Amino acid sequence: MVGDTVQLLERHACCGGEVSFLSHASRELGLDAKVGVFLPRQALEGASVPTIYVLAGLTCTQETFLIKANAVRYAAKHGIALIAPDTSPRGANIAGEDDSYDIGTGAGYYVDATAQPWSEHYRMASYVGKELPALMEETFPFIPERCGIMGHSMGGMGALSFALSAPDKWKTVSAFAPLSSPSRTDWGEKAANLYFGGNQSLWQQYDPCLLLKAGKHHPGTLLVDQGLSDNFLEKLQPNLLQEAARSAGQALTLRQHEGFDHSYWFVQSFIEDHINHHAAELRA
Ligand SMILES: N[C@@H](CCC(=O)N[C@@H](CS)C(=O)NCC(=O)O)C(=O)O
Repeated sequence: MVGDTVQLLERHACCGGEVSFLSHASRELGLDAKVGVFLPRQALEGASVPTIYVLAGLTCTQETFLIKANAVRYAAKHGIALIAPDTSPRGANIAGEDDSYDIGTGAGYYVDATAQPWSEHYRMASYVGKELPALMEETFPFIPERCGIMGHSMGGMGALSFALSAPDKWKTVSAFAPLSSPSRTDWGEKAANLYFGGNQSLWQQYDPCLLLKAGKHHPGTLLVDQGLSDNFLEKLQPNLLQEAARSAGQALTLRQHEGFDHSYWFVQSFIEDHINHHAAELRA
């Protein structure tokens, strides 16, 4: 399965299947990229399986979600593979790239940058949306028609954005503490100032609330969990997502939880429900 185009960095037996970390030369990013993959037992035995892409948030890597979300055991139970991309290109050598947690390395926002010097490498929308699924599907026995996507924080925004933009590809979607409307936050303004050369209107292609307003629709239900003790709540703005979904007639299950913060302790408390939400459709 893994050969010339994809190099194996690590492999670990886990929950009846295996977790591996891989490296490959990315055409879209123009750099080597790393990705974490959980293959359930069924895939190791040669069966074709559904997949869920898991997108992490600011400062995270291809390891974070797989290590901290406790998702693997539930994916194993349902015979579903997990694919965990990195959160940005690494080593683009752009001045300031490593200076702050919310821009550059670890902060790709799952968008395609349009402004120099970012536009050459910061192409996470095309990478996660197109290049990576094609590569994964030619490398592993994955069923291309049975893909779901979920994410946390910046990755929750990415999951909603990908699924609303390409519902034919992403059959199921869920998010933990997603950044609901980046165009209305200082995080999004800062990212657009650099990645889009200040053209804030380019958020229309990615901002989940703006996509809903523009008529994008997902045939499934968006499952979203949010902790009410989340220190980023003012930026995440689940109320805006709720309003946008209601106005657009988009099915949304938004669950808000007293006492939970932004961390993976929150994510792992509800991950089973999310995997079940995806499995119900992907295994049908
Ligand atoms: N001040 C934090 C902000 C970043 C943050 O909270 N990132 C979230 C996603 S937006 C996260 O999951 N961090 C990694 C972790 O909790 O392991 C830091 O620099 O680590």
